[in-house]
Amino acid sequence: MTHESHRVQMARSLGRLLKGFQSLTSLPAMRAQRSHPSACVPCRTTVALPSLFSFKPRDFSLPNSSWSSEMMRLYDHYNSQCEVEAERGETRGGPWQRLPSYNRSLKYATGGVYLSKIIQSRARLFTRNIREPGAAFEYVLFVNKEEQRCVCIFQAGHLLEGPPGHVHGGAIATMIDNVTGTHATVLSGPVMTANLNINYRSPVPLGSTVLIESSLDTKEGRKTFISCKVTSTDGSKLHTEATALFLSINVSHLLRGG
Ligand SMILES: CCCCC/C=C\C/C=C\C/C=C\C/C=C\CCCC(=O)SCCNC(=O)CCNC(=O)[C@H](O)C(C)(C)COP(=O)(O)OP(=O)(O)OC[C@H]1O[C@@H](n2cnc3c(N)ncnc32)[C@H](O)[C@@H]1OP(=O)(O)O
Repeated sequence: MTHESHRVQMARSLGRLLKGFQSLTSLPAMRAQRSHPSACVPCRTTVALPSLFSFKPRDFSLPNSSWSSEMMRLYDHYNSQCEVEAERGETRGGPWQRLPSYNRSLKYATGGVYLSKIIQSRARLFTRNIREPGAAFEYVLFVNKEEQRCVCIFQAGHLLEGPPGHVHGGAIATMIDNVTGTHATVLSGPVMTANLNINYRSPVPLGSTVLIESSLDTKEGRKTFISCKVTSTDGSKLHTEATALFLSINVSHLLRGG
């Protein structure tokens, strides 16, 4: 196979992958497979996997034993608004949608085995690359399409220390980029971060649970402007504020090496 045809095939697969990701938030019928008893963890609503996933990978956005009671309380709060009971035991969509989260982009895509060999078989998403539950980034994202905002419940583990007893600024920036980037992808399709401005207002205690909220400011052509803040879970303490600019890209941009 020529270099050019490799690139064409990779571009097609990346396109399919992104389409699948976007379909998670654009299709109405995305209820959990209730026939799956294993899905009966404390989550009432699960977004179905896109059809491009050939088998069921681990969804890191579901609760695990490391989650604090505050993390669970907030998870239940948003998750309970992901679907509501309607007549005759049927369910219909609520205002929020939980976004599933995997540690690999390409492995689970159609043709992914082939692709991951070419690109990097050991590649893992930065925020999902530590096996020990609770050690680093524990988080779940919910998106509210109507209000064009996103909320992330984030529990910062002991490996994220920066100043003694507090979370590293780079880890906070990573999560802000992650949340706003995911939000921009939901709103605008494939994007890359062009600009990220962060003001650190008060340190985040290590081990604590915080809220990361992202909202759309405006869309202008290829540009998606997003604002974000990190607060204590009761909203009384502002930890961090940020603004971000995302530019829509054609996935071939990535294959050209930017
Ligand atoms: C990313 C998708 C890939 C596929 C992955 C597959 C599945 C993923 C599924 C879901 C993903 C979900 C969540 C994502 C999670 C986390 C997000 C992480 C995101 C990142 O971690 S991503 C890495 C860091 N990111 C970079 O590595 C970017 C490097 N960079 C570039 O690749 C280029 O720089 C680019 C593409 C940004 C622009 O390049 P370009 O050639 O397309 O555009 P150009 O330069 O012509 O600018 C057009 C107009 O934007 C204005 N403009 C440009 N830059 C500006 C700036 N900085 N400030 C203010 N304005 C700016 C210009 O002034 C002009 O404005 P005007 O039109 O008004 O004149």
